[in-house]
Amino acid sequence: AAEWGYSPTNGPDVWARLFPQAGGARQSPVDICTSIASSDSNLEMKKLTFAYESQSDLRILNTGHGWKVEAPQSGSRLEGGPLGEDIYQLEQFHCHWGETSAEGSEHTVDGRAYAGELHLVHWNTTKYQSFAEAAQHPDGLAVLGVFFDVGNESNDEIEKIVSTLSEIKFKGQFTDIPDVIDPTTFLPSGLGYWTYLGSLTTPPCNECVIWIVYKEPITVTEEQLVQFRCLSACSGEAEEFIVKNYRPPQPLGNRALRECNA
Ligand SMILES: CCCCCNS(=O)(=O)c1cc(S(N)(=O)=O)ccc1C(=O)O
Ligand SMILES: [Zn+2]
Repeated sequence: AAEWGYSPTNGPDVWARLFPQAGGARQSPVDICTSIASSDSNLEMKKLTFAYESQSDLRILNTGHGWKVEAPQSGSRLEGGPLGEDIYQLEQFHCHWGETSAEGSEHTVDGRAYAGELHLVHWNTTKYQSFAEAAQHPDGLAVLGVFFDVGNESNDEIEKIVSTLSEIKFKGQFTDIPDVIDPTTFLPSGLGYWTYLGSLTTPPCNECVIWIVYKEPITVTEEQLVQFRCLSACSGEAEEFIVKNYRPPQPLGNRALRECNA
């Protein structure tokens, strides 16, 4: 099958032809309409807690759709909040961006896009035996989304990623990040978030994700985003830069959108 991507001929508008789930009723991302977010004043949601390890020599690869850091962390735990009694474990993190900083995030807030969005992908180790199995179930995955704002201070943790991108210019290339990475440093200081039931935002678009999107963005520099856009979507000499890799918002339908002002 023709490789999916983000161009008019293989992008989000035609994914449902090849990947039926992409046309489902609980797709992601969505536009977060803040006026309909129901706050859980009755605290039916417990506090969301996370614990990550610092790791060095994590493998980063060019997937052809962006960069992805493989970070399976048996010692990590994400639990509480909308996750019920289950414990979720970090599997990988990656990012979405646009060709200019006026766009790039997948979720939007009252119609506003951010310059990019970081996703920390976790899977339900309480109920499932593997990541691939978890991705087949409605409560299999939990993804933390963090928006990028462009500012003057470069983000040191993102800089550790950026510094490896010249080694993975082409699709399929990978390398190890020498620096120690602590996923906690990717999270904003304010821990308020929105949450809803959705899907993977890339094919096969499985409807298996509990989304947790932080309200407060973190800051990256334009230069860091420029480096993301220098990755090539091809494996050979041909250069087709990955200048955008975000899916536009999908209908929320009758899904509940809840918020927690931690
Ligand atoms: C059906 C097997 C699962 C495929 C999805 N893998 S994933 O790591 O969850 C993922 C999530 C996402 S997203 N944007 O978090 O939904 C994007 C890419 C990938 C990926 O495959 O690299
Ligand atoms: Zn993503």
